[in-house]
Amino acid sequence: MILFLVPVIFVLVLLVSWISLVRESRRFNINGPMPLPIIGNAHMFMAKSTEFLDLVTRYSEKYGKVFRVHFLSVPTVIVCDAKFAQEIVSSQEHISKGGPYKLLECWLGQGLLTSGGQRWKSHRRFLTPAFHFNILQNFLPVFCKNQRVLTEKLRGLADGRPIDMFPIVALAALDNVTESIMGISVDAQGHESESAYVKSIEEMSSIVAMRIQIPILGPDVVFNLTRYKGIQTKALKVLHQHTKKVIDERRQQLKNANITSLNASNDVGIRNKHAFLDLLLLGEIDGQKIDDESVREEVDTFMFEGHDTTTSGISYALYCLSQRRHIQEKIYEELQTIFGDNMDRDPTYQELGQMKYLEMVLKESMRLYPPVAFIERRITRDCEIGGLKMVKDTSVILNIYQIQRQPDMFEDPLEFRPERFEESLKNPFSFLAFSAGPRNCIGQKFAMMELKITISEIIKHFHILPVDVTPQLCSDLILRSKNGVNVRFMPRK
Ligand code: HEM
Repeated sequence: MILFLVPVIFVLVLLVSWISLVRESRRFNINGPMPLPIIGNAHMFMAKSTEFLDLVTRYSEKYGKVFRVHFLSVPTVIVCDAKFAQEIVSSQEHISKGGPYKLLECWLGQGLLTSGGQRWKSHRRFLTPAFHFNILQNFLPVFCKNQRVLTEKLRGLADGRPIDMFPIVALAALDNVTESIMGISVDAQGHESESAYVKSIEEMSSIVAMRIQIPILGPDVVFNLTRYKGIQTKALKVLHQHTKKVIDERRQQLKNANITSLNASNDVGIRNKHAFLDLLLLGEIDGQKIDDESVREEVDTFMFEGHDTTTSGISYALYCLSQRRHIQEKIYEELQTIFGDNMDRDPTYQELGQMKYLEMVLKESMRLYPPVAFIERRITRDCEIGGLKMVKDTSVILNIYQIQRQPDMFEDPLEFRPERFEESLKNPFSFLAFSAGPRNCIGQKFAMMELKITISEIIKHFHILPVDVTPQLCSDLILRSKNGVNVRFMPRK
């Protein structure tokens, strides 16, 4: 009897699940493949991480620029249409984050990237002044100092050998973010051991990306049974220890300087220069001191977002430039007009603003290689967006990588043409490297400053030569490459 009942129950479960998924998919007026029982369309996304971007591109060609799938029971809409993306990112309503960001909470908690609702609003308002240009200006000497270390390191490697830029740039970027907004010097470039932190970020990123892509690994009960749980626990320990060290050190510095509140500080230097972490340690949100756990979560968030994204942006910009000698020369000429015959001196903040051509080059490389290739929003009620019906709890994934490569928005989209940024774009939401709207990147100006300093200083000193290895792109939270982002250097003189 039991032998008979088990298969019958199994078939019934499959049938009920299938009917419910099909019925739900029909509540959308959005094209998409038929879901299978239980798994929905999850099987369609089982691929190596290096194949994922191409796979999603093929599906949008087949089902449309906005298409619907189910990851298990979660209805998901994948978007590579700028107009639809505009509706999402510029909305004051659709600011909630969904499942993929939940997987980051064991690391980043309720930091600015992962939180939503009132908590996100008050933290965003509180932290925004820390990225005012008055404060950013103070970071310039820090970036230039760390860049000199990077330049010297590259000089030792500039004999034409291939170099994977990602790990080298990551340490410089880590120094930049820690020394500027945290006010602490870790000298990651001088201590290769800091790469334990960088390596743990890479491990966490690839585990989270895998859990997003293979949704059966999403729930903790399943994930905890896999060997990845152990790797994650170890990585989290390294990450949290590192941020704790940074916070403790800055707290001690403030104590030694007898600074107990923001207003009491008459040391304008300290207050302005280290505004972000000092704000968190000394400031109040809605009349309340910020508890230690919340400080830790924001520090973890900004350490990660503040260095991994810029590492990707710088590495891929160098890769793009390595293929195009004439563009390097145009940047060099622009730098000559700014610096005259004293190319060895550091730029001023105003001079960074004059690097217009370099700015277009950076935008163009981030158009083709956006450091953040996908972002997500969760829809919190049944509604219509841009004429398309959305069901409550739909996960909307904006495929920034593909949005920025649409031929109707960018002529010859795969060609590297910085001049396309001379004129306004057909739709400003077709360039979303920093996202847009209320949840755009809070560190955009910081990032552009760092990118400009790094690339301009490298161009001043080196020719960047190509390596005959195409990066195998993978979007493990940040756009990375499984075979490195390789270039070669030769000194200019
Ligand atoms: C080239 C460099 C960068 C790129 C391309 C980039 C891109 C982005 C994107 C696309 C988002 C939206 C994420 C989402 O909606 O899920 C974002 C958010 C964010 N970024 Fe950046 N970012 C960069 C650098 C930075 C830097 C340097 C910092 C900090 C120092 C930073 C801090 C953040 C934070 C905290 C958020 C969350 C903002 C919020 O939700 O209110 N980013 N970034």
